Amino acid sequence: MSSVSPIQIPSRLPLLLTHEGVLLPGSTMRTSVDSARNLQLVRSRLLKGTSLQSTILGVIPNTPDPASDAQDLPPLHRIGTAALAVQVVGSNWPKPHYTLLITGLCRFQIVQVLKEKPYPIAEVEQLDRLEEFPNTCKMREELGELSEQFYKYAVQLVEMLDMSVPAVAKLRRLLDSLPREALPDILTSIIRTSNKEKLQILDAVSLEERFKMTIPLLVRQIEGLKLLQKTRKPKQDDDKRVIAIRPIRRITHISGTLEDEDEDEDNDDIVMLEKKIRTSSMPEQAHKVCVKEIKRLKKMPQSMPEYALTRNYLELMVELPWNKSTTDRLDIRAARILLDNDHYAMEKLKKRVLEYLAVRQLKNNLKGPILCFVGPPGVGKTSVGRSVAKTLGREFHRIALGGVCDQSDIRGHRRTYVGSMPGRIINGLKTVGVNNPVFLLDEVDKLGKSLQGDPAAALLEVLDPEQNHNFTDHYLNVAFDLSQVLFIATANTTATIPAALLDRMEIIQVPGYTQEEKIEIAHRHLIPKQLEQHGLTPQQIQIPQVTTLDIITRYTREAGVRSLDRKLGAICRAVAVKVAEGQHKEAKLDRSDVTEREGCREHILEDEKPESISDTTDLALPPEMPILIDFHALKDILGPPMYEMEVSQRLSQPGVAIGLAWTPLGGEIMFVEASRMDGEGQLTLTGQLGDVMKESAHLAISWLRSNAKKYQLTNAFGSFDLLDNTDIHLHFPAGAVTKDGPSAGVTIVTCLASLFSGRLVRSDVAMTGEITLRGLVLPVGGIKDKVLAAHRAGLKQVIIPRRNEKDLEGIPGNVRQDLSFVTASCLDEVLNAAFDGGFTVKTRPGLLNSKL
Ligand SMILES: Nc1ncnc2c1ncn2[C@@H]1O[C@H](COP(=O)(O)OP(=O)(O)OP(=O)(O)O)[C@@H](O)[C@H]1O
Repeated sequence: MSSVSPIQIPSRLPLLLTHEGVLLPGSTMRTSVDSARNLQLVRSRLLKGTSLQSTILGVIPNTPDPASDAQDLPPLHRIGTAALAVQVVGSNWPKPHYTLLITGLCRFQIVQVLKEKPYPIAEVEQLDRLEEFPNTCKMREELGELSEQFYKYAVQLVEMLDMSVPAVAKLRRLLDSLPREALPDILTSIIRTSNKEKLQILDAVSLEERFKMTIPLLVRQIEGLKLLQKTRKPKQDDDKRVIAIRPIRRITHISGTLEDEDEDEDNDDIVMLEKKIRTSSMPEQAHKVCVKEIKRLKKMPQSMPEYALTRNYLELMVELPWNKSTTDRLDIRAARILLDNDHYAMEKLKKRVLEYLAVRQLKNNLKGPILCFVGPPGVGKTSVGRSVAKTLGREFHRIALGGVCDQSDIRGHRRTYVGSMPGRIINGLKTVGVNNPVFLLDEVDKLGKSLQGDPAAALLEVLDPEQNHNFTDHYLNVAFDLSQVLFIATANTTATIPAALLDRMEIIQVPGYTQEEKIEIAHRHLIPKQLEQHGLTPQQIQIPQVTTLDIITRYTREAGVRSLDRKLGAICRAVAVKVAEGQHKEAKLDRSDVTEREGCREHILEDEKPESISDTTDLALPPEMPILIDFHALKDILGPPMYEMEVSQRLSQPGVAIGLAWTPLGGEIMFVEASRMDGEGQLTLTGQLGDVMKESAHLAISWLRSNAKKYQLTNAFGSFDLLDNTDIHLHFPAGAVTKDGPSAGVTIVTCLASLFSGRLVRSDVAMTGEITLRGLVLPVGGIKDKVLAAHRAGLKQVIIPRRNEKDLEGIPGNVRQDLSFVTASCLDEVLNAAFDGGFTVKTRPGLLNSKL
């Protein structure tokens, strides 16, 4: 407790803007933080560092409250208190906020605000310093009198105050030892004074002024207490405590400076809380805990930091849906219709979901496997999860797990931690308000791990039907029954899902869409949804299917429909502006085009309803004329196409071939480029390749070297030893993306065969397959996604390993019609198919060109 500060504060301080209460040096205050600026400050300065004590804050009082979240910084009180945060307690109820316990160190004044966002930082000047204490004799004398007078009142008042209040007891103990100049601030915060009075004391930079201003406050308090002691006679010893606490409040009430309402409201809230606990249907164990906690709460002074913590806890406990659930309405026929209405294609997924629901209906329990939808982004995994909830009549809640690497994200923090909160599962239950929602655990493949424990292990307990009826969140510290919750997971790949979790889930693959499917999805679902979101009607905008195809092929390159949806959104926004402006014209948005068509428009208008035309603008058309989105309009709105058919261009030189790759985002075509130069037989590989891919490159070169004579392949010096005085460089473009896996083997061989033969690889062929040193072609995964990628890129032929032939069955009919497939079991067959007129010199030409 010292207001005249021997400490040196930094010259720059982050500012905490408060609008209630005034923190004075040497005192402690509880303040609630909920504005965006203050929340940012707490998160980045107090919760990130190792110790709270290492950050000094500048607390600025009297900031207008609502404006504190506005864009511009509100006018700031010039003088503030440098402070340390002693405790931070977080809560999400009724909105995210923190309660800080802060201790004032010394006054400072703002010299200039250096930064306003995300929270203000100011250059400051420290005001309270020991050396400030008067050093002229006269002043010391004057102050000596003042300080004696002040001290006399201070002793008298402290004697009268209630000793059961910890701050009073401490003050009485330390009164003699505290520096005299620190007392005005400390006493002003202990006695009940208004914020205005506290602010005046804070602004009183000179010590003399402070003594002068505090004395009347002490006298007022002493008089009030005397008056009260006369009017109220304590009956028993016990009552003394109550009375001793109350006089301060009563008297200040008489003097009109204090508001009792806050505390009364708090007391009302506690009564309400107690009532809610009594009437809540929580299990016995939870009820017992609540009763115990509310008893503690009632005894706690509100200034104790634990008060807020306990109250938040109890509020969460009564809010949780311990016994509240929705009634399932499971009608398989209705479910089928709903799934079909909401989603085009995805037959396999819909079938499996219906089976799952049917079994649940018959068995009437939830102890089945957890479904996990695995597929590229934007193929509708989340949206199917939402439909499942809709068919069951259940609440839906999505829990994003991407990047979660702390198990307390799932299971909550213990309440003893600073800023403790419940985990995402309990928070989700509070949000939906029922105990049987559908929880979509999004992106289980992106769970991380850290020193704070493994979140996957916590999820195991959540998902295990044998354990989850007793799930204990660390914050709640009592069991919550999760057995009624229906969990569905989604992921982009199974490769990174922790094995134990994978074991508990049934994986349903959701592959990417073909162009035709995307067009259907766009016209049946995405466009109507976007129109509705933008307040447009089908009469106002017309997007023909050719335009949709243009968006798909020239503005997006994806397995799902997320980008397509975004582009459609951009188009609708542009049209909404035009409609709102009343400038209906055919989507060619440039004026010259409109003028060109003017004659034709006049003609239409004469035949129709001339009165509906605006006379004021030559651009006006009848309102019912839809805005047509053709390719020109597309360019106006979305800019020039992002993807042009570059394939044939890139294959215009020997040493380039197209491979097919599988990524968690779906299939992709991948160019492989090779060049040779004089050297010493070195092989350089670039493009962020993994070990397996590097080995494929070595295998390919060895195979070609051993077969160079057979194919008449020579280096620049005419030697069949291809690496003789020659270096080779192989590059896999998109150099920033890491690539691995054996399936590029056939592409590397083809690319090098092209380089050394000087022949061009066919520009409409893509291939995939693992190779062996003996020239065999082995099967690979992801065939369906790879074939769809080749189709998207407009290629005509796909070479796959023969043993993958069975995978072609899952390919949609129209894609099979557009593509021809070559199934190869050895590299001879691959090369024959990849080069026009075949490649083999001494063997039979390729034979397996089968159109499926
Ligand atoms: N087959 C479909 N029929 C109708 N709409 C679809 C279909 N597939 C996707 N969509 C729509 O595409 C959008 C993106 O889908 P969603 O968010 O469900 O993808 P996701 O697979 O969950 O992606 P992510 O893995 O990135 O979360 C949604 O608006 C969804 O309704």
